[in-house]
Amino acid sequence: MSVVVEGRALTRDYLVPGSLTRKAKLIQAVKGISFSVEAGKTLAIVGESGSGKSTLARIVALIDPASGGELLIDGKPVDILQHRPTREMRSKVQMVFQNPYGSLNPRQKIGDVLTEPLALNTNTPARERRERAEAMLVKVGLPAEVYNRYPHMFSGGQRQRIAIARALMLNPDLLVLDEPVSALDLSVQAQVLNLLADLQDEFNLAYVFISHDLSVVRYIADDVLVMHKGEAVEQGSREALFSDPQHPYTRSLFAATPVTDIEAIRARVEKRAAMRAAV
Ligand SMILES: Nc1ncnc2c1ncn2[C@@H]1O[C@H](COP(=O)(O)OP(=O)(O)OP(=O)(O)O)[C@@H](O)[C@H]1O
Repeated sequence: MSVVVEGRALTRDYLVPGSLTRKAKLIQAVKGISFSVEAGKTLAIVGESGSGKSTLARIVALIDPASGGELLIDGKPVDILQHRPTREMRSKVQMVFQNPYGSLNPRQKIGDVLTEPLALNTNTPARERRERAEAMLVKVGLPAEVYNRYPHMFSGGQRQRIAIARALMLNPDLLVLDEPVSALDLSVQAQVLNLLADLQDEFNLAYVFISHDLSVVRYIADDVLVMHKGEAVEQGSREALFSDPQHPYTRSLFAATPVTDIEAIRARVEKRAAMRAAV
């Protein structure tokens, strides 16, 4: 198996400027996190609000710089400290955000949303751009005709499908998904998670999947990294973590998750495992 992304001792500090009455404050949002994700696998990053998940996600997605550490994509180091990733690196890593309402430009037709990354980053002719966009819409479960429509005409789940389609247009190796289903209804969450699982299998994608929801993590993750106050307090395989959590913080996270959610998701986990085993 090939390692798609590796983080080594990543850190990120924020300096919050002081005022006349308050001293400047250094916030260590990410404190020396290391991980790796292979092709076709999912690393879930869990932790409560403020633990540093989004900060780490934005570094890995090459959106924000790191203060220290190293990031390797497909074995090649990325300049994350000066924040000068090459165009090639950028096209290998794409991000999907939590809010499918906010992440699509309301004035842009779906076709333009999808073809834009190709127009900006490749020499693909216009006709082929359209063909590829229509094929990708079908892959994410939407009819090709939506090409000429606008985002407001779609439900939350459909918009998230469009955002996923856009993220896949440059054939990335890695998707960084920051709470991609938490704004959706439960039944729609399951559909989008199934879609992500299918796309991962089809394109052999690596996922870094940020979530505060352990039932979602149990469904999607191969490995889990638990963040608390910027640190990785526990990391390992999903099986090990769910069957025998070691750190008190992980145990307290589990205790706060409703059992019903976990039970509801267990059946889907088993179904997916059976489907994977059958391939
Ligand atoms: N731009 C910024 N400037 C200063 N501090 C920041 C900035 N962004 C994040 N922080 C701080 O860094 C810490 C980690 O925040 P982060 O958003 O990464 O956590 P999170 O686990 O993703 O939380 P949430 O789930 O609420 O998004 C918090 O203390 C936050 O206040």
